Amino acid sequence: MSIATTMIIRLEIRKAEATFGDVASRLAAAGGDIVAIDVIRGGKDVTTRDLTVNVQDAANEEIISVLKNMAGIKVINVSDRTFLAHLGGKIEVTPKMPIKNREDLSLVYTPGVARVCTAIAEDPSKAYSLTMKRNTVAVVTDGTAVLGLGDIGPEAAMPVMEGKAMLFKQLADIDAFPLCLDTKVPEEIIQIVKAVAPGFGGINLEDISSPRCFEIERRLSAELDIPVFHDDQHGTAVVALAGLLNALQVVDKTIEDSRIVVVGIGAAGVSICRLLLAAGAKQIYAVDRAGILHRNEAYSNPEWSWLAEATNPENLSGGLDEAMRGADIFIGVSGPGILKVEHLKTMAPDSIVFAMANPTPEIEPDLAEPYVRVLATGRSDYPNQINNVLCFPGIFRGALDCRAKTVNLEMKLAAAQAIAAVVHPDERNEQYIIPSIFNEKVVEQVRLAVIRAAIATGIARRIPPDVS
Ligand SMILES: NC(=O)c1ccc[n+]([C@@H]2O[C@H](COP(=O)([O-])OP(=O)(O)OC[C@H]3O[C@@H](n4cnc5c(N)ncnc54)[C@H](O)[C@@H]3O)[C@@H](O)[C@H]2O)c1
Ligand SMILES: O=C(O)C[C@H](O)C(=O)O
Ligand SMILES: [Mg+2]
Repeated sequence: MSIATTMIIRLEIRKAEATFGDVASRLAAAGGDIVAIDVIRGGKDVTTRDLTVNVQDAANEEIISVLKNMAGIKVINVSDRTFLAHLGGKIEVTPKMPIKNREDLSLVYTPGVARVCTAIAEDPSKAYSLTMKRNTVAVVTDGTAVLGLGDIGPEAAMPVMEGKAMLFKQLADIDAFPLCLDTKVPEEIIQIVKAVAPGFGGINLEDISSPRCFEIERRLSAELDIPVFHDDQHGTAVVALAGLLNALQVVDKTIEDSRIVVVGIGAAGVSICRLLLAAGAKQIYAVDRAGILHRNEAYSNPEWSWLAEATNPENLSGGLDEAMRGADIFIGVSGPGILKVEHLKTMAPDSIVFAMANPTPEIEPDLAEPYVRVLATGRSDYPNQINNVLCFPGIFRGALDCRAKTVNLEMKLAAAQAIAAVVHPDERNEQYIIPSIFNEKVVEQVRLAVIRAAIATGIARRIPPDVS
């Protein structure tokens, strides 16, 4: 699918060698439509202009190479709407009240603030009522598994973490801060997060590669009294289960009787397998680069050893080809392009394919569509977007509101059922198994389900007034 984009191209035109008319006609021939021109500098010999050009996605590079090859033209900078949206970052901190005079100053700052500090020193639980703690989540990454881009480092991870913070705020009114750490040592990450935890009501771990992420989350959950939730593990698993519950209804199959292949047994894959088992799945085949996890192999990753026992009832060995034969369901959280049409042809009738790798799925949706009954990806430009954004805002809203100590299995299962239930049975079909992230019911329904499950399992420390 090609998407129209707008590019802003800053050009120097050497008047003796080229005219603006030359530029416009070459751009038009390459598929670019100039919609605005701004003169930045109008010299005698050289002019500098910003051209705003509408272009089909695929033609971006062609447009630039056409310009670069023109005599008398120098391309200074190329930007597009996506880059412009990131200029200076995407979030900021805003005071809740203005400080207009000395009286305001002495209320919010010294001396007034000192009394509030003393009150919290005497009773630290007052941090929940007198500071931003109760509504604030740290989005913590070390930049080692950013989307499907891999280990791109903490600076490069910032745009994703800022994006998560925007979603937390817009969807659940939670204030979230990106904390991108310049260490990959699990013990250091654990100690840093513990040290900053007093200012936060919850910790969202993000894009930390496996298997390090399992130990980091396990230790932090055990050692902190606020919820610690690795989004790529559990957010993904919850949303995948939600989509699957509805997809199974559409194709009239059950989770117990379905043969399910999960590929990419990293952060997301391990949690998906665990949650599907908890939801009743009996025939899961977990596939990573080493092939199908099975019981004749000793794995150094304890999660893999556990899964080798809990999945693969026939103790199959082999790779993706073997796993896919006769499969009802494929769930990919691995990397781009690993699934081929040949694999789809060997699946059982009425197959379900969730190709969830971001930003490039395991198979191009256009290629897969003719061979599968229900298709979903992690992307927003195709139907059925299975993305953890459907989960983490509501999970944290619920956990913060009931001051849950942790996010347990019951809360995750309840969240998955709540997301699935937003799609009414009458509306459910192949193209609509999962609600849109803009469906306002999602966060509220997930919140309520999570709070009720937290209360039922005894980990809520507060019952919100609207929950009976
Ligand atoms: N749609 C969503 O909501 C969502 C959520 C989380 C992750 N993801 C995507 O899932 C992917 C994995 O994320 P993660 O956080 O679990 O990363 P991760 O690094 O923890 O795990 C990735 C796993 O995939 C395996 N893998 C990679 N290429 C493979 C191949 N060719 N065959 C078999 N296994 C392969 C790796 O060995 C690794 O175990 C990424 O593309 C990410 O963007 C999507
Ligand atoms: O960030 C996303 O869009 C989903 C997920 O967290 C991912 O890492 O791909
Ligand atoms: Mg992620």
